[in-house]
Amino acid sequence: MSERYTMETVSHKNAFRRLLGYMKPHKKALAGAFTMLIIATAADVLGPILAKVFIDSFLMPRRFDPLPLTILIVSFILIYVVSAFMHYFQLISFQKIALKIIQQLRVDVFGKVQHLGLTFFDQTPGGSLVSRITNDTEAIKDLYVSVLSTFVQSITLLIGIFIGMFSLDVKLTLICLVIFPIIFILMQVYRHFSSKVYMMTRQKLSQLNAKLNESLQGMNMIQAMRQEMRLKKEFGAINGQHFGAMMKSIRLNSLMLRPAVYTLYLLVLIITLSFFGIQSFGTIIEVGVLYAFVNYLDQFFEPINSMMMQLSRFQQALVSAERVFGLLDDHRMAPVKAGEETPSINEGMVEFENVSFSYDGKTDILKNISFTAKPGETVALVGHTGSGKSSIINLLMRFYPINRGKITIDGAPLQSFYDDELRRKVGLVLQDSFLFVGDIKSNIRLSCDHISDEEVVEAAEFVQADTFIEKLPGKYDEPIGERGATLSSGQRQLLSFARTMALNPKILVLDEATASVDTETEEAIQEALKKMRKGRTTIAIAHRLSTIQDADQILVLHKGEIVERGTHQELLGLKGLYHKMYMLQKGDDLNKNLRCLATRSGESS
Ligand SMILES: Nc1ncnc2c1ncn2[C@@H]1O[C@H](COP(=O)(O)OP(=O)(O)OP(=O)(O)O)[C@@H](O)[C@H]1O
Repeated sequence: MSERYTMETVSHKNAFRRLLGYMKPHKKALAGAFTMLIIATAADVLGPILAKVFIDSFLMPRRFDPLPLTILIVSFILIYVVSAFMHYFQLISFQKIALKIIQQLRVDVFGKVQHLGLTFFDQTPGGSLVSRITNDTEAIKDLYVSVLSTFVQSITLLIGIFIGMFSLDVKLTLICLVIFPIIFILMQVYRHFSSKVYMMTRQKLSQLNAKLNESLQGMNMIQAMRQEMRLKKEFGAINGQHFGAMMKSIRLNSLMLRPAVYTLYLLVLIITLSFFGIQSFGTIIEVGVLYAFVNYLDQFFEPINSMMMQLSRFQQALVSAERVFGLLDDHRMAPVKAGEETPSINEGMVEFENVSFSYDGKTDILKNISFTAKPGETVALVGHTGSGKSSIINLLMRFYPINRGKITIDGAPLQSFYDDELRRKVGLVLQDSFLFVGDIKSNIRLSCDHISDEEVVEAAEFVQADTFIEKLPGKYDEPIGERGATLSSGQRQLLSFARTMALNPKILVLDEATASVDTETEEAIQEALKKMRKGRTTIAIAHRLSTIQDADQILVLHKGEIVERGTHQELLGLKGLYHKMYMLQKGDDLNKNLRCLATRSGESS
């Protein structure tokens, strides 16, 4: 499986610049953390110098004057105490800043996702989004927590070490400088390969999450259709690919990090010892200087190693940042208000004028759709599956931008309405009524604080949802699990009706439920729908023609076009597609009733 969707791409440089931008609000705290880091590092560098003074001025000449020795020992202890404290506090400061930045980044990403259009979600697997919001931001956290601080610490330490080395022996230090270009090349090579490998591991992790998400979402179907083995195999395959990518990364790190740097260290150590060895033929060398130099070399390769190791994290953070900023820059936004006017919906007149639409910009799914729903009228959309009924609703709800033609409400273009006005005055009831984790009350009110408890109850009573709510142990406070899994589909439908009615919309958009519910609930649903439609302009998708016989206008769709229109009687008279569909459904209903009667008589005999 490949990531078939494409998102905006952000260059490494751009991503890095934007990551630094997130640090701006924390300038002061960062300055404090860096100061502590530099003090701690300076203390680390001073250590060997004091050791050298002890060896050359006290140990070798065997002179232990109490006062200077005490001062030296106290300084030594003091330096290490300061270093320990500073290391502790700088670490906490960096972590805190990093967590705050990541918190902000996640809020930004989540906020962005909420405003992306449905086109984006049609093309992006949910699991991959989760991966961006959690795993990728976590990888970016490392940049702030360890990468930046390690780089500053290492560079400060390197400068300090060089000053120390220069103070000991200028010639030898200059020779040692030769290794810098080698280190630089090593870093570049590592960066080049690790970037590729890391991008691959990230993609595989993303696909792993997408697969997991898909499996969890469709668990009932998977179990019902016995798909467990297939999904296990598919998951196993992606997991295997992820393992392979991770192993590549581990192999690269094992080769390029410690061993390569250690080889360099040995090389420089050999040069240094040879240098002192050759020098010892001519002059007496100071043991303290030799000790301090070797100590510095030891210390010198530690920051190099740390930087090399952080380089992989840096690379990971950059790749993750590219993915996160790619998401933040995605332009597939949900359509929003355009223009200066601020119309409101008072009458509820809906008009489609020559509307054509395509999801992919290639194939027209809707072709020249024109109709008018006068205030209070019911317009029903019927047609075979895939004929374009839901697409009409998608456009009316402004889920997708209109390609061609015009949709108006009360004479004003759909694009000119504020989201709030549209969502309050146009009530949508979908087949699959999505319920949120919370309780019955919060699912009806949907955080519209102006809806009082009484209005919540009224709405429930209006659609007759109160009958089942009153039977629940917690009544209106009864908790609801994810997606309302603890309720039946009929109960979920009634709750979503109540939710819509609580807002008292002017226009109703209904996608009639096809799920089978018991006769009692079915009656309650149909009764509720009838009441809801009264006095409201209604655009309804009808799968069962029996439920919309009283509609003012029925539009029959076929392959994205309106092929017939009229009232139920008019359409039957046409003896066209509608007539055919009606007769077929009637036959089906008759068969069902006969089967039902036969079963009942079988039971009673
Ligand atoms: N999000 C989408 N992206 C791309 N194509 C889509 C999308 N939604 C629907 N389509 C396509 O548009 C066409 C019309 O689909 P639509 O859902 O409007 O039909 P429908 O009449 O509502 O069908 P049903 O009765 O089965 O719900 C179909 O060919 C479908 O494949």
